[in-house]
Amino acid sequence: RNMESEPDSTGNRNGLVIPKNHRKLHLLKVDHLYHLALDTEKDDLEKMFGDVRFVCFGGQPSRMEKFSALVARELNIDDHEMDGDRPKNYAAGTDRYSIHKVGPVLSVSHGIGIPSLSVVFNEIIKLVHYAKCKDVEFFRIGTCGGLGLEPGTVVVTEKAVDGEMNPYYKLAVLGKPVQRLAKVDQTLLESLLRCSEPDDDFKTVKGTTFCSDDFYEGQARLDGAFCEYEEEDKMKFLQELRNKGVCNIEMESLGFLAMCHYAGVKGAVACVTLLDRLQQDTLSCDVSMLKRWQVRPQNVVLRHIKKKLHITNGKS
Ligand SMILES: O=P(O)(O)O[C@@H]1C[C@H](O)[C@@H](CO)O1
Ligand SMILES: O=c1cc[nH]c(=O)[nH]1
Repeated sequence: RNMESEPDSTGNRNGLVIPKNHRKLHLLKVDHLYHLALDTEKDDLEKMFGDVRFVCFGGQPSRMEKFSALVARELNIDDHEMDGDRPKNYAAGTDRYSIHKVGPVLSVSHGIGIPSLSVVFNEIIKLVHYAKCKDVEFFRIGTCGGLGLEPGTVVVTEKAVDGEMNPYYKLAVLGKPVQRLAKVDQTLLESLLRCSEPDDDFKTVKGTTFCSDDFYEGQARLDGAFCEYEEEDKMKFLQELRNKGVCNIEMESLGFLAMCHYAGVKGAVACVTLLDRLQQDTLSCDVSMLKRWQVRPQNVVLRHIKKKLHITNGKS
């Protein structure tokens, strides 16, 4: 694991991902990607993952497993590793996260919220580094609440803000706050927007994403276990957000985009709105609706991937 040369000003070199902490990492005899149950000694990460070009994250393991099956169909790849009749989960040694791989596409679950995302993000950055992946792009493909949008709309994040409307991810390091700007990669954003098609039965829009550390009070819901405000306070707040350009509300975009920018990796976030928060708070588990809608941002990202791979109708 010797370094050949110093990283350039973006932190990376020749399309390879060089973690900001590469010097200390390369002093380790073995690097344990603990929450993925992978390590640099027992696993030949370059052989396993060296051809990865796209890393797609989403909250639920089951959704990300289904996404990898969709990737296989759309990219016409049938030689990926299976575990019985299911795509192999490379993180099966732990039940924290899941990783599936189909050709150049890695499909990773991140759980709920930035703290959960941050752990798997650190380990995936190290994984793509050790695997010597080149020119990787990262995507978060998720769900969200919308503001004044027809439910089922796909929102591509143009700007992400925290629960106080700050455009940076804040982390306490050695007891002191560190701020990392959530800068959106404009080329990836524009490319995803160009992937909407006239025949789509849903709209794809861009906008500001409000990224909360909570699903209930942090998102101005009235249906949590705790709530010390009234309906009119909630509506006033959500209208204020809307007036400031907020289109959707979820829980990871800010950390995801900030960590991509800090790592020098191109990243974008596309989420489908499951409800209009100006109309309702409560989500029911209407599985058929969820199944239909959650595929929408997946398809938008897959169209981008196919364009990058010069694939038409599953053939390159
Ligand atoms: O990617 P998903 O759909 O899991 O993301 C949203 C944001 C939170 O993680 C979660 C809340 O239900 O859904
Ligand atoms: O309203 C919603 C829906 C999905 N995810 C969220 O964080 N909020």
